Amino acid sequence: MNFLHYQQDKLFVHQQSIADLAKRYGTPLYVYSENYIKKQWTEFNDALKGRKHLICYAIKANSNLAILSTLAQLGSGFDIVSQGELERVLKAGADPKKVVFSGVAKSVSEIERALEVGIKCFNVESEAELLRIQDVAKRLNKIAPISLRINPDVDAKTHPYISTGLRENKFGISYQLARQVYQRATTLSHIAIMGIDCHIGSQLTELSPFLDAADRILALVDELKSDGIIIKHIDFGGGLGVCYDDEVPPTSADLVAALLKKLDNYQDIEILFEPGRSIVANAGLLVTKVEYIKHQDDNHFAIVDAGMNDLIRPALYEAWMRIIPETQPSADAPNYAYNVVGPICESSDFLGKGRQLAVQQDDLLVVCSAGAYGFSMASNYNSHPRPAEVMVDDTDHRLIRQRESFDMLWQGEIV
Ligand SMILES: Cc1ncc(COP(=O)(O)O)c(C=O)c1O
Ligand SMILES: N[C@@H](CCCC[NH3+])C(=O)O
Repeated sequence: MNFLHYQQDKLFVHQQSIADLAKRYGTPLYVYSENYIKKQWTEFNDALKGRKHLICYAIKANSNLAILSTLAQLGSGFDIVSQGELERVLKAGADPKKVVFSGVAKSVSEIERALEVGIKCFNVESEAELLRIQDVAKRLNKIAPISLRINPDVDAKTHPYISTGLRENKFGISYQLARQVYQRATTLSHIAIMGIDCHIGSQLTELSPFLDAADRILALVDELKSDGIIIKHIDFGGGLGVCYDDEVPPTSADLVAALLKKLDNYQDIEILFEPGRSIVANAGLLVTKVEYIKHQDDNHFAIVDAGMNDLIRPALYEAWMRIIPETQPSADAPNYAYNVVGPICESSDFLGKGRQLAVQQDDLLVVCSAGAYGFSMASNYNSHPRPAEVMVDDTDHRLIRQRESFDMLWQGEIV
């Protein structure tokens, strides 16, 4: 994150001081580096140069229209999991022919809309879903392009809540059953088999689970070929981890190089990825203000204005996220091991625990690596309006989402 740096003790994002941004837009505030997002996407894309490929950014990680529009302009495809996400990517100017649709519970109306706009592919997660897509496509007189999402029963070696490729997870079709479901698909009049797909989990910091999953997928591609079913694309999903603390995950170039080694004999097959976190996580920060300091017995609390409603990852997964001060303290400032907690009435409402900080009331703190699964998982719990979002580039900044007003909290409610 070299766009984030101290200048004479004050924290800057590119040329913008965090204190100035906080003064202008208030806190809590999400701040993103546009250059970093572009760089991450471009590196992933460049790693696949020379192969037919498509990077489909998983918009669940951060679905702000400004980010989607920036990526659409670079030529990105998109991985969506709901009609809401589909409408977002269309609104951002994306080409529907570059959209893949994942998710275990696609409704009839979602399938109708996706067929109407002409998406690239449905990533089908069950035989029942396949039959529903066939019915809807037949009624609309359309051919539905599909791939089956395979559950390869591979341990992603990540937090159990974000592991998706094990037999007991709800995702995908078991690799032992996949061949017969593909056979079934060949009998359906309004289904076109395009590809095969897997996504085994998120925040993966090793290559081996990706490679194990690839082995299972390629074995299936071979078996399908012998059944006369030709796979036109392989979608390896998302999942590439990032550094929050001291993890050293593979880069996108490492991942692609390792997978391409296995793909020499599959030159005609288009390669897709669905990265989310690795594109945006380290592009984002959450700026928060210390409302109060409380020392009690052995407990030291820095009570800040951002909580689990704004950033749920620490509460939900006990995720560790770096917290740094906006102003570097003097060497002799008293410091304590603070629990950095939010305003929400839940004991799980913390952003970090036991953080050695020298902070005072009204100081600003910055939670790093908050660009993925930050705002997109934010809620209005305890009736807090959701924060504003700001995009910073080399020389300037712009508001990309207004802070919610109180009126917006009860919009749609009926007395
Ligand atoms: C189907 C699918 N694709 C892609 C992603 C993006 O994953 P990540 O943000 O870990 O790259 C997810 C989320 O885990 C997902 O469920
Ligand atoms: N929301 C999760 C990742 C889940 C990805 C979606 N399958 C996180 O914050 O780490």
